[in-house]
Amino acid sequence: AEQLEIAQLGNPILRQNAQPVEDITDTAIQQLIDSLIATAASANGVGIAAPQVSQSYRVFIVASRPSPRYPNAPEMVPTAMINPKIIAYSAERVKGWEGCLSVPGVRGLVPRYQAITVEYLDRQGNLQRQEFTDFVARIFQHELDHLDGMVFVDRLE
Ligand SMILES: O=C(CSC(=O)[C@H](Cc1ccccc1)CC(F)(F)F)c1ccccc1
Ligand SMILES: [Zn+2]
Repeated sequence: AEQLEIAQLGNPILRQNAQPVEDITDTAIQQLIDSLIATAASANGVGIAAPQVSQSYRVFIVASRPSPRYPNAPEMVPTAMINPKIIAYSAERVKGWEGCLSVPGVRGLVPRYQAITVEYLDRQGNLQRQEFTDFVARIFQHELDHLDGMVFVDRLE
């Protein structure tokens, strides 16, 4: 799949509220998912959201993998999450380092819920309900922000 150009902070597309995906079987959506996976892999990211490639749809990829900063992070198959939402979250929030492919060269400490219960449609259209904790929960919240026009620098303490 093709690697797409990543919108940088300042591009208004990053500040829009993305639209829900109506038809998951639409080949344009399936191709977008493949391009998002390829773009995140080539940019060495652990996630990416459709608005970052100028497609204002409610879909993102979570692709956790261990890194020097998160050595205990699970190795995940890059997972497409369509029309995602958080349905429950822990009381406690934890600060952790984040970066963003749309804000190169910047790292910051961001408070995120330590545990979340989420619902999303997978790329086959099956409803998934899962609990995420720690770094995967962090990535999910970071990507969900992108669907709501938020960028992690908006949340720096
Ligand atoms: O791999 C990155 C590069 S930034 C990245 O992968 C973003 C995802 C992300 C990184 C760190 C915490 C939460 C989300 C991708 C974005 F911007 F498209 F969403 C990384 C940065 C800081 C800590 C651990 C890993
Ligand atoms: Zn980001």
